[in-house]
This record gives sequence, structure tokens and C-alpha cells, in this order.
Amino acid sequence: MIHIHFIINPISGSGKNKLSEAFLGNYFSKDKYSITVKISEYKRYAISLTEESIREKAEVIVACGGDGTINEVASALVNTGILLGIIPMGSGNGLASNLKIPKKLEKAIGVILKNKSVPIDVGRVNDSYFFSNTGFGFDASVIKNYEASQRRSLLTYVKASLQSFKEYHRQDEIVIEINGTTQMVNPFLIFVSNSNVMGYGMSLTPKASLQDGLLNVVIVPQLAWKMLVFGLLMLLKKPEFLLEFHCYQTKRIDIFRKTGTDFQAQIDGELLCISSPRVFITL
Ligand SMILES: Nc1ncnc2c1ncn2[C@@H]1O[C@H](COP(=O)(O)OP(=O)(O)OP(=O)(O)O)[C@@H](O)[C@H]1O
Repeated sequence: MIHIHFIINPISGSGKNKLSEAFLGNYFSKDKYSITVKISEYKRYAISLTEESIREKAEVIVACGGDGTINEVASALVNTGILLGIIPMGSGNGLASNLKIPKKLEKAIGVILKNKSVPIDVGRVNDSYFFSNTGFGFDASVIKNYEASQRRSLLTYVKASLQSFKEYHRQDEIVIEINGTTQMVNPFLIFVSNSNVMGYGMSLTPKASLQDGLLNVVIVPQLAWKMLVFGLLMLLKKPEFLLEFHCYQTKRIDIFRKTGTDFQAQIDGELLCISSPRVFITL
């Protein structure tokens, strides 16, 4: 008997999913699987639900939602040896796209039934894990505006990006240490990715691999009017055509703020305020 738990985020994506214990019972036979379904009720609740499932001796825990839900479930699973399953029900579904997990519910269930697992790298930003990507500067500002809107869709994401372009103002200079080199920059964007998809099929790091033991880092300096060119190239999936686009591969990047006491970051598409002037991003 395999004890499999499903942790569902009811508001992810369009918020209209048909996942229920009865529905899952059509695919997971009672003689082979014992199913438990849990519904997340608020932000970060999936972490406590996962911890509870670990205590209940679940053998597979399936995150049913988008990158934010996967982050909450997977963060509790790191180093437990318990298998993570994914049913992509989010808006962007970046990590599921990279792992080639189909968006169609029945097909995603089919992947879990095959019981084939792959190990993936896990990134860290100070005390928080990330599985897909993390970002600072413009990237965090977009997520802030995206979270403030009621809907989760590509259109909302584009609107949040345009609003961030309008509001964006120069940040204080920061120091970045990467691959033994220190640089003082005033970046428009710092993006660190484990995955080759950001969500909605877009990517700033198409060559990133979840299994190569490396983080792919993109640093874009202040662009003034060229921000619009960058936005366009992003939509065309060719951001590397921008001359100011710098890409690195590393196991670690350190960021220090000379003035100010905290950093605003996005971690797997969720906003996080880091109350420290120093950020260490590692694998
Ligand atoms: N019942 C709930 N009510 C409100 N928010 C919730 C609830 N359950 C979970 N959340 C929060 O919803 C947020 C969004 O979840 P998630 O990232 O899975 O969906 P998404 O944004 O639609 O997908 P993606 O990140 O792939 O674009 C997460 O921060 C999560 O903590």
C-alpha cells in the first residue's frame, strides 16, 4: 500500500480545478494506494500541511498548484527522502514545464502513476529554498504588483510588468560576488535560476538545468529607455539579444547592500522581504 497525500491550492491558476478525493479515486486504485487530500487555506499553509503529512508517514506528497505551492510543499520535503509529485494547476507552472509534466490533469496523474522519480538541485536564498528561480530588483517589483492584483494569468503578469516599468526607480548600489569576482552594480535585475522556464513558457535562462549542480545568473544593469526593448525581447523569448544582458553559471552568489537594511526578492514567484543587508544564494 502506497500512502499518497495531495496538497491542493484552491486559488492557484484560474482557481477552477476539479481535483477531489472522489476524482483521484478513479485513478489510484484502493488496493494499491491510500489517498489523503488536504486543502491549503492561506499563504504558506501548505508547509504545515506537508509537515503534518510527513508525521503521518506519507510516502509521496503531491503539490497541486503552481510554483508557489510546489515551493511550500518541496521546502518541507528537502532531505526527507519522501517523493514529491506535481500536478500543475498554477498560472505560470514554470517548474512543471521544465520537468515536462503535462498540464492536462489526467496526463499529470499518469506521470505520478508511473512512479518514476528524478533528483533535482535545490537553491537557497539565506534560509529559504527555491526550486525554480529567485530574483531581485525589477523582477521582485513585478511579483509585488502581480500579487496585489486579484487574478493570476499571463495578462495580469504583463500588466504587472508594465506597471513596474512605470514605477521603477533606481535602486541603491549593491556589491555582487560571483565566481571570485566582486562588482559594484546598480542593477535593473538580478535573476538566479535553477530551471530553464520562468513560467508562461518564458525564460531568461534557457540553458539552465535542474540537475547540473549550477545556478544560472542573469544580471541586467539600469537600462533607461532600453527597458522597453528588454520587455519586448522577453516576450519574443530572445532576452540575450540585449547587449547589456550578462549571464553566469555558478554555485554561489553573494549580494551585499551598502546602505539599507533589507532586500525585496521574489522566490519561485512569491514576494519575500529579506530582513538582512546580505543575501547568500547557494545550491
Ligand atoms: N486558500 C488560499 N487562499 C489564498 N492564497 C493561498 C491559498 N492557498 C495557498 N495560497 C497561496 O497562493 C499563492 C499562489 O500559489 P501558486 O504559486 O501555487 O499559484 P499560481 O501563482 O497561480 O501559479 P504559478 O506560480 O505557477 O504562476 C501562494 O503564495 C500560496 O501560498
